[in-house]
Amino acid sequence: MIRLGVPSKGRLMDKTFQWFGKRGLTLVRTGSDREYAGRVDGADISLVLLSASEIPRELTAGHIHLGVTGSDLVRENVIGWDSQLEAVAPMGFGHADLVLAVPKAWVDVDTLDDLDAVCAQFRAGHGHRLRIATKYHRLVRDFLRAQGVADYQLVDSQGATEGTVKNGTAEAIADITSTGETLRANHLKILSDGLIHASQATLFRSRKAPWDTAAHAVMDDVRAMVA
Ligand SMILES: Nc1ncnc2c1ncn2[C@@H]1O[C@H](COP(=O)(O)OP(=O)(O)OP(=O)(O)O)[C@@H](O)[C@H]1O
Ligand SMILES: O=P(O)(O)OC[C@H]1O[C@H](OP(=O)(O)OP(=O)(O)O)[C@H](O)[C@@H]1O
Repeated sequence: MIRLGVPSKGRLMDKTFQWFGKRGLTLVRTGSDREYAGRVDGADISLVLLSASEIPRELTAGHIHLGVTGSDLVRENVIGWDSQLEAVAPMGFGHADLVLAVPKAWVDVDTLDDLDAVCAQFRAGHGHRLRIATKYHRLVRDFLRAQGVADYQLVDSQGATEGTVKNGTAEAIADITSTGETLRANHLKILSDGLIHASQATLFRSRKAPWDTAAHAVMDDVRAMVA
C-alpha cells in the first residue's frame, strides 16, 4: 500500500484535501478535530498526517511514498533533492516567494551588486560581517554563492524574521513573503534581483520508498488522476 503524507494543519492542509478531491481522490480526516488520523477513499493508499516541515524528511527516509509540501521546504531540507525525490505535480496553491530584503532606508541599495558593496563597507566599518537573518540557510548560501556575494554572515531566525532588523540582530533578511505586508510593516524592501525561490505546494514522490509492483500500479493510477 502506498503511504501519502499530507499536511495535518496549517496553510496547506485544506487546499491539499480539495486538490485531491477535485481529481477523484477523496481524503478524509477521521476521529476528532485534534486526532491526526485519516484515510483515502477508493484507492489503496494510506493517509499519513504530518507537519509540512516534516514531510521532506519522511520522503527522503522512504517512510512515505508520496508527500505534499512547499517546494521551498524540500529544497532547503533535502541535499540534492531531485536525486532523491521527484516533483510529480505543482499544485497551484501555497505560493510564496523566498526573497532577500534590506531596510527601505538604504536608498542606494536595490540590487545584489549594491548589497555586495555594502557588505564590504560594513565589514570595514563595523569589524564584523553584515548579518542576514533567515531560517533558509542552505537556499540563501547557495543563492549568494552563485551570485558572487560572500562577505556576509547568516544568523538563524526561526520566526518573526522581519523583526530582526528593527531589533538590531541583523541588517538584512531572507524570508518567505506572499502579500508583502510583513515586509512593508517592518520597513523592508526586496532587492530587485533578490528572488531566491518561488515556492508552491507540490506533490513529491520518494525514490527511496519501497516501490513493489502493487505500489507501482497505484502510482500509475495517481499519475493519471493528477495529470
Ligand atoms: N505567508 C505565507 N503565505 C503563503 N505561504 C506561506 C507563507 N508563509 C509560508 N508559506 C508556505 O507554507 C509552507 C509551510 O506551511 P505551514 O506554515 O503550514 O507549515 P509549518 O509552519 O512548517 O507547519 P508546522 O507548524 O505544522 O510545522 C511553506 O512551504 C511556505 O512556503
Ligand atoms: O508576505 P506576508 O503575507 O506578510 O507573509 C509573510 C510572513 O508569513 C510567514 O510568517 P508566518 O506567519 O509563518 O510566521 P513566522 O514568523 O513564525 O514564520 C513568513 O515567515 C513571513 O513572516
